[in-house]
Amino acid sequence: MAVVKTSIAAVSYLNTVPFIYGIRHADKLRAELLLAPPSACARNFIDRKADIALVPAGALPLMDDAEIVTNYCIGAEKSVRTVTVMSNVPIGEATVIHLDSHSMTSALLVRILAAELWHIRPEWRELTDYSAAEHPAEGEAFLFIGDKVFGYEGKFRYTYDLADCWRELTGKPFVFAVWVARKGSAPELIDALESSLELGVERIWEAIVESGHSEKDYAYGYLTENIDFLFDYQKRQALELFRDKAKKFTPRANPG
Ligand SMILES: C=C(O[C@@H]1C=C(C(=O)O)C=C[C@H]1O)C(=O)O
Repeated sequence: MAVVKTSIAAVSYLNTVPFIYGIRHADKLRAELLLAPPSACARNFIDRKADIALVPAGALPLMDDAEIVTNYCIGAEKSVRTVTVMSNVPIGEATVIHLDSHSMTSALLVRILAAELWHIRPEWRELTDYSAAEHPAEGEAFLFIGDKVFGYEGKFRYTYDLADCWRELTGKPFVFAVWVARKGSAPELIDALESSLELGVERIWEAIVESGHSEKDYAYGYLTENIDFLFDYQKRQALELFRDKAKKFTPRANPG
């Protein structure tokens, strides 16, 4: 059997554990894995350090030579849990929103929600030093993404789950990240990737065990009830709607 070699950039969060498992156990793929926060995954693809990448949907306008591949994504049909805005005032009273610098999709999503759902015009600040969230001033809100959200749960009076907010606005699921390859990549490479991701999504429990996660039931609940990996027709439509609404706002040109 022919084995395809490649380098793959993927997100270093719990939600990517099934994909990583599938790639590591694939029989037709040998991949060097570059694991990093979402904005750095986009950077690794743009800088050609990776041929394939799991990238934030919000980074797609920065990637002329990328095409979306596979039937898998990081999405949510219900609450996502790990993409939240937290504050000590109701969101309608927020005057400043700090944007997690690891995010490219949710940093755009929160701007859409501010304009179309919450009807607020806060000051936007980039959040790189997370100690700023330790003693927030009245009116300050924070976008947090990924595993760090688990550590902030219960620390603020108000938590807004952005997949819930998007569903309230549009009635649709949400797509946070998609798999991309360079346009014109070999079909054997894409086929090998597709079957490795399928393998991972079918073996979520084994993937958690192999990852060494200390709270396995908790991780399993999150990966099966919050994260939705299938990039189906409804999610493709939701992604189109997001990309259309996000056109009014520019993604950060220098991710990572
Ligand atoms: C669901 C999540 O989605 C992530 C959010 C991203 C973003 O905001 O740019 C990008 C990739 C996703 O892995 C999460 O952070 O937990």
